[in-house]
Amino acid sequence: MTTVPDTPIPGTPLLEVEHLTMRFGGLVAVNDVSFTAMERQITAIIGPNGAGKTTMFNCLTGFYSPTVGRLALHRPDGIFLLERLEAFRISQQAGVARTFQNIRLFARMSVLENLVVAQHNKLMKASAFTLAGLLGLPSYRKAEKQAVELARYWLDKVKLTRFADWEAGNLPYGAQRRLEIARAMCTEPVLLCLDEPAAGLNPRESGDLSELLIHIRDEEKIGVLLIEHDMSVVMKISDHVVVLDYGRKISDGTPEFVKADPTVIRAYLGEEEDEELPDEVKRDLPEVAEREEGA
Ligand SMILES: Nc1ncnc2c1ncn2[C@@H]1O[C@H](COP(=O)(O)OP(=O)(O)OP(=O)(O)O)[C@@H](O)[C@H]1O
Repeated sequence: MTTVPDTPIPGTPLLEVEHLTMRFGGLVAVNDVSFTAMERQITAIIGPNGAGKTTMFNCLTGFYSPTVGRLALHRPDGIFLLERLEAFRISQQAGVARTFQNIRLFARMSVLENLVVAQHNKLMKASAFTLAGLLGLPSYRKAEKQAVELARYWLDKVKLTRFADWEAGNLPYGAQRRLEIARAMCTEPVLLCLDEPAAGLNPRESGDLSELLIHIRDEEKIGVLLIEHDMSVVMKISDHVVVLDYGRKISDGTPEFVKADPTVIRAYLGEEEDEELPDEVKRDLPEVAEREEGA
């Protein structure tokens, strides 16, 4: 099988994934995957079910310790090797925030409280681990005020200001998804990892989500790593797309490159569907090209 050439993605590296491999016993969920996500870009990780996308996120965010691989996060204050850090250090010190496939809000807390609690780490530091907080010292009061301001800023960005006092669990589904992203942004990350943020959204909500992610990239200047099955969202907003199949990277490039890559088309349609492919696509499939060369 021919290797798919990468299309060069210009930019400054934010996250370098090098030879990442994750095994579960005999199963290789992620197999020698390398790619670079750039600063201030949206990088989408796509692939059929079971391709290894979530496993890769779990390695990046410290939920799994990779079997092999180097995960280098470039920050202004130096390079953080994520594979060597525990999960809480990856979120609190390296500045990698994530959301999950299944919503994980504090359902009984208010919408605003969810965003303030996300800044717990900052507030704990300001409170000198409770003392200044208990005494109500000015340093703590100032930090608390700033935390509420940041929460309100993100409430506005995700269009939830009028729901600030609602219990988070009572929000409509699409709004809960946006709140999760706001909560991740309240931790002031350098890299935002989103696991299927468009899942279950209607077209209007998907449109709002796309707008929000473009804002995060262009105005907040934060790099986004996105796992997503909704190709209309991926192709519209991504700068760079990495395709996994059976744990391996099979394509890597601009959305236009990946969309036209026969190996990607094959991975999505499956072997048995080749007959259904248009002749011009079938001609480009590596096996067909090799057969024709040999004939
Ligand atoms: N903790 C685990 N133990 C054993 N196998 C696992 C574990 N987590 C994932 N896997 C396996 O690794 C493979 C990749 O799964 P993963 O969830 O990463 O795929 P995915 O691309 O995110 O799929 P989907 O799009 O369906 O969410 C699958 O075969 C899955 O069953």
